[in-house]
Amino acid sequence: MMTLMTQSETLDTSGADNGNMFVMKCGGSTLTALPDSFFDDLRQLQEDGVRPVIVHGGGPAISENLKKLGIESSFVNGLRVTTEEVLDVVEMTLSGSINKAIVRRIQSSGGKSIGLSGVDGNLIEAAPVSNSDEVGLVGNVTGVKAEIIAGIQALGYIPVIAPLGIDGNGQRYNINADTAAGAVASFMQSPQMIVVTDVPGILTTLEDGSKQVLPSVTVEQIGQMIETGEIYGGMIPKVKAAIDCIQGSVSEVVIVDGKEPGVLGRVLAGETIGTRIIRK
Ligand SMILES: Nc1ncnc2c1ncn2[C@@H]1O[C@H](COP(=O)(O)OP(=O)(O)O)[C@@H](O)[C@H]1O
Ligand SMILES: CC(=O)N[C@@H](CCC(=O)OP(=O)(O)O)C(=O)O
Repeated sequence: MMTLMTQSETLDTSGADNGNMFVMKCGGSTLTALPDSFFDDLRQLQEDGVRPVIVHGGGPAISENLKKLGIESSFVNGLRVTTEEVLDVVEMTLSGSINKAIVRRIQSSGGKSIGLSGVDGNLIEAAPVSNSDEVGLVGNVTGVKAEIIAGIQALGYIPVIAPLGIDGNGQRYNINADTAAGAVASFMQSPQMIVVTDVPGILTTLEDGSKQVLPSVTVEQIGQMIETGEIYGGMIPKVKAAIDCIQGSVSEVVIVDGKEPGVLGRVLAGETIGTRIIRK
C-alpha cells in the first residue's frame, strides 16, 4: 500500500520492511582513511538486499578550506560558529567535494549511490539551535522527508546525505553530522545507527593508565563519563545524537573504527566490536 506524506513524517512502515536497513554516519576524521574493502563490503551488503543510508561529516576538510580562503572559524561546544560566509564554504565542501567523493568510491566498488544534501527536496528541515546568538546559522533537525530517502532506496541506490538543513523561508543551516545522522535514523525508523569514526569505540582509562574500548554503555553511564571529562570533544555530539535516537525506534547505536576489517558486516552480524550504546 502506498502512503502519501505531505509533510516530514516518520516513515510509515506499514508497507516497508525497515529491518534490513541501517543509517551510517561517516566522520570527516576517517573518510580519507577508509580502505577500499570498506566500500566493497558496502556493495556486498547492497547486493545481499541490505539498504544502507549514509550521512557524512567533513569537519577537517571544511576547516582546511576556510583556512585556504583566509576565513576565521571557531567552535562553541563542538559546533562551528557559522556565518553566511562560512556556510558557503561548508556547503561547497560537504555537498560538493566530500559528498561526491563518497559517491564515487561506492560506484568504483560496483555499488549504486546518489548523493544529495539536506537542502535538496527540503530533505532535512531545520530550525536555529537555541544558542544561535553564539553559533550563528547552525540548525537542529525538525523533520526529515523520509519518503525521499525511501524512494532513492527503492530505485536501488544508496543515499549519501550531506548534513545541511533548510527552513520554510529557504534559509540554509549547518548541522552537525552526528545530529543529522541520528535524526535521519529516527525519522526512517532505522533499527540501528552505525557511527564510523577514527577510534575503535568509546575509550575508558583503566587504573594502570591504559585505554580500553567499552563494549557497551548505557545512557546513564554516558552522562557520568561526560561529567568526568572521559568523553569530550567530537565524541560528545556522537553520544548525544545516540541518546536522542535510542529514545525512539532505534534500538542501538554502534560506534566503530572504519579501518577495522569487515567492520560493517561484523556489526550487522552482532559481533562484539566497537561500543554499543543501548537504552538500559
Ligand atoms: N571517551 C572517548 N573515547 C574515544 N574517543 C574520544 C573519547 N572522548 C573524546 N574522544 C575523541 O573523539 C574523537 C572522534 O570525534 P571526531 O574527531 O569529531 O570524529 P568524526 O570526524 O568521526 O566525527 C576521537 O578521535 C577522540 O579524540
Ligand atoms: C554545526 C557544525 O559544527 N557542523 C559541522 C558539519 C560537519 C561535521 O559535523 O563533520 P564531522 O562529523 O567530520 O565532525 C562543521 O561545520 O564542521
